[in-house]
Amino acid sequence: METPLKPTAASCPAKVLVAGGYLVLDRGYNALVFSLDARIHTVVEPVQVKAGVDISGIVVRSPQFHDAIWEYGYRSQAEDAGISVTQLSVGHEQSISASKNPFIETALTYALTYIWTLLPNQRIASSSIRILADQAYYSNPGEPRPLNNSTEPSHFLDFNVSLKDAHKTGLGSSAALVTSFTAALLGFYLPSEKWDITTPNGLRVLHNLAQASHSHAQGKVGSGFDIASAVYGSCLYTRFSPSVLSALPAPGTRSFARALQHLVDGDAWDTHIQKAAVKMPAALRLVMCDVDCGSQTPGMVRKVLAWREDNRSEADRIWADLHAGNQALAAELARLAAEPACAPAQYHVLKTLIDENRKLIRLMGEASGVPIEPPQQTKLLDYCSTLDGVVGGVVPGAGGYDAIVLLVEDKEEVVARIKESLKSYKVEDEGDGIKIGKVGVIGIREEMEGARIEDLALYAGW
Ligand SMILES: Nc1ncnc2c1ncn2[C@@H]1O[C@H](COP(=O)(O)OP(=O)(O)O)[C@@H](O)[C@H]1O
Ligand SMILES: C[C@@](O)(CCOP(=O)(O)OP(=O)(O)O)CC(=O)O
Repeated sequence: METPLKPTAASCPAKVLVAGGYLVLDRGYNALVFSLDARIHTVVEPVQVKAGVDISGIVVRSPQFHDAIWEYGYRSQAEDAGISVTQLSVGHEQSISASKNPFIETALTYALTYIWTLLPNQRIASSSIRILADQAYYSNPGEPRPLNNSTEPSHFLDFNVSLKDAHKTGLGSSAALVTSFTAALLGFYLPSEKWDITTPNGLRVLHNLAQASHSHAQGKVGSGFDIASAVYGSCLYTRFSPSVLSALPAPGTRSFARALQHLVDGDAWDTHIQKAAVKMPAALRLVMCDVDCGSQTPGMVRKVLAWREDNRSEADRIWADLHAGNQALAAELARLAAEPACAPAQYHVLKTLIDENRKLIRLMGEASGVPIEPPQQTKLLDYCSTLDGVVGGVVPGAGGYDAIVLLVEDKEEVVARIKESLKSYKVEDEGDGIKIGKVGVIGIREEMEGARIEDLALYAGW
């Protein structure tokens, strides 16, 4: 007799790309990525079925948001095409098309197909799935939900809006979602001899499967640094060759299942994760500031890559200098982390490296016509860098108008000073028609750990 499936939960961290934006899209370069201590959790549980009733479906809920419920039917397809997943009507007002969640649907299709290839003669049991996210991913203020029979409110908050009305802070919600969702499904359906998150091979399988499904749902843009940090935590990340994924047949087409299993278990991946190369000195921390004004990463990426294509020698020169600066920054952080104690006088190398890198980023922005560190952000970063306890800061990831990340002394009074100073920070119009809005500090800091299994008690009340 099959052993009953046990409820399983997994979580993955948010990300910030501190150095190596754009360069990391090319395997010749890498990125310094820090994970952040805000997580997205997924809980998978068996469905209680009454004797004699045989339903087969998976219900996914994101209970912190209004109407965030997706119900799926699934079946195996002929010609080794894998498990196909169909969204069912959930019997309430919203239409299916309005409620589609491509990240969930794709992660489910890929994970169930992979699981089915490892357990070919077993029926995939119905399950019920909950997704819970930490506050920092959204700027909508969440409200505590009191626990039944207890005075302790849950750690997770009620956002009181629909997902489409939620304001993302840009911390990589879809990557943390897809990775924790995939990890929880693998942990729920597979016995530990087939998949174990605590082993290097378990992490490798999770990484490969989550990269494949996230890339498919996202339309194959992006270097995959966000999935790598969701799995491995803070690291120096070198991407996989795009050709690794391009040979995979589409889900539901002939041989998708075998091709996916070979891809996930095989050694085609040339991703390079260096965890030991990334450290945060004990006396320092990251602070993320949300700028109330958005930027569109895909458009910026297209323009920078087109500039590089058309101006190869200029671009190669800037990228070589920036790459050297990025490696030096990671090395200096690691060097300081190994010192028994650090004093502010020791941060002058870090300050210089940050300043030099910012100059090169502005040069790349001017040459490509992309506002990577636009004047509004230059002023904001320069202002923050004058505050006591701030070593320096950069525009993370693709840059633009939506966030900055600061490297600061890890003292409460330093963070309090940044918050206070930013309250009265005056934003001037730079004449480009874009005025950045309020700048707020996000309650978040770096963390080293990636995906992990969680205790179910965390989700009481949800
Ligand atoms: N808590 C959640 N529950 C379900 N889906 C979510 C949740 N948070 C994010 N998502 C999914 O991820 C998408 C946002 O992904 P993306 O645009 O990549 O944002 P980010 O910049 O945070 O990664 C949403 O449209 C939704 O499909
Ligand atoms: C340009 C990039 O190298 C970095 C983008 O980093 P962001 O953190 O800005 O990304 P999004 O969360 O997708 O908006 C593109 C990439 O590597 O995927």
